[in-house]
Amino acid sequence: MQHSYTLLAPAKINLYLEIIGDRPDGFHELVMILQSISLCDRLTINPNGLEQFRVFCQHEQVPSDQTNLAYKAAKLMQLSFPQHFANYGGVDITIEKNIPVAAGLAGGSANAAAVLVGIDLIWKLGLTIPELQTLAAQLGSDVPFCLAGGTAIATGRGEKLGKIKGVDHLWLVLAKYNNLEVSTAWAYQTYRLSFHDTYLSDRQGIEQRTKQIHSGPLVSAIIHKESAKIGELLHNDLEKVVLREYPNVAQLREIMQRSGGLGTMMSGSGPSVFTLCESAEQAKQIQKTVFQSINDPNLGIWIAQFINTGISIST
Ligand SMILES: C[C@](O)(CO)[C@H](O)COP(=O)(O)OP(=O)(O)OC[C@H]1O[C@@H](n2ccc(N)nc2=O)[C@H](O)[C@@H]1O
Ligand SMILES: Nc1ncnc2c1ncn2[C@@H]1O[C@H](COP(=O)(O)OP(=O)(O)OP(=O)(O)O)[C@@H](O)[C@H]1O
Repeated sequence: MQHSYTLLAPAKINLYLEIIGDRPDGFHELVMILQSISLCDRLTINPNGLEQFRVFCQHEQVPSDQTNLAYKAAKLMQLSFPQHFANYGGVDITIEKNIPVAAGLAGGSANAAAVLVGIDLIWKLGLTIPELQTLAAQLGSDVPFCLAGGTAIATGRGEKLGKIKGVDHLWLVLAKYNNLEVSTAWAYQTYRLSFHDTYLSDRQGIEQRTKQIHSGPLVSAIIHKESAKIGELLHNDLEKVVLREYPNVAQLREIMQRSGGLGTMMSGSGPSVFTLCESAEQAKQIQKTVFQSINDPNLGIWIAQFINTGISIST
């Protein structure tokens, strides 16, 4: 009798996102600081005794077919370990979606990371963290971080990770218009077209460019647990294109910023916006103020906490 596993897959926010330049593979060279938060999807992975993978998800914006990132993760495992697939068979993946979709919170990436972990366990592969990370990077730039979780500096496409000792006392209010999605590819392409001349020149060489990257003070504030400074130093280059294109997201950001808290920023390619808070009480107060200021049934607001784990097994 094979076990089934229930896994928790946390969302991430970007405390820092700087676009350094474009890359020969069409992606962008980044410096990011990524943070896991307590808003989690829950995935149950069940051996199905079939020669196929199936995805079940009730959320109307999430496909259940081969385009689901969780399905792609399972397929990658089949291709990488065909003998184990032959021995153990496929799995059913049931996704309880709590992370807002297409929000810049890496929901799909977190699901893919959870499937890698679940199949590794069910097929008794015993993969090492570096082996899992290599597979994760083939699925998307955010997937390696989703696997590791916590707080990390991410470079390259976002797949090269350096863990840092993060803070675990911060809370956040997260808001998103449920009727609005932003394509990550669109955000990067538009940034490239609009701001190409601000990139640090590739000709300077990687060493020179690294000296000009500005994330240092925020890393230091995180390491020294300086909450106020963390709030002040939040940064996201993609705000320049997303807020310009979506005035209601810019307005939401403005209202959240004025409602108090340590600092406000858009996460990833948006359109979700978060405000960092010292406590759950402060987060609840800000949530209330934002709801009162924006009377729109499409506005979703969540409260979450910083956490220091990636994919974990639910007990
Ligand atoms: C916006 C962020 O979520 C911030 O953490 C990530 O940078 C995007 O991560 P992701 O969604 O896992 O990204 P991928 O699935 O790898 O790529 C989606 C699209 O974003 C663009 N992309 C992504 C990462 C990167 N470093 N440069 C890019 O230009 C590419 O056009 C790509 O087609
Ligand atoms: N398992 C999944 N969960 C959510 N969306 C998925 C999943 N698989 C495929 N998708 C599709 O991917 C698109 C992006 O969804 P996702 O929630 O991962 O975006 P995101 O949070 O902006 O990601 P990122 O922050 O990594 O750019 C959605 O439009 C959705 O239809």
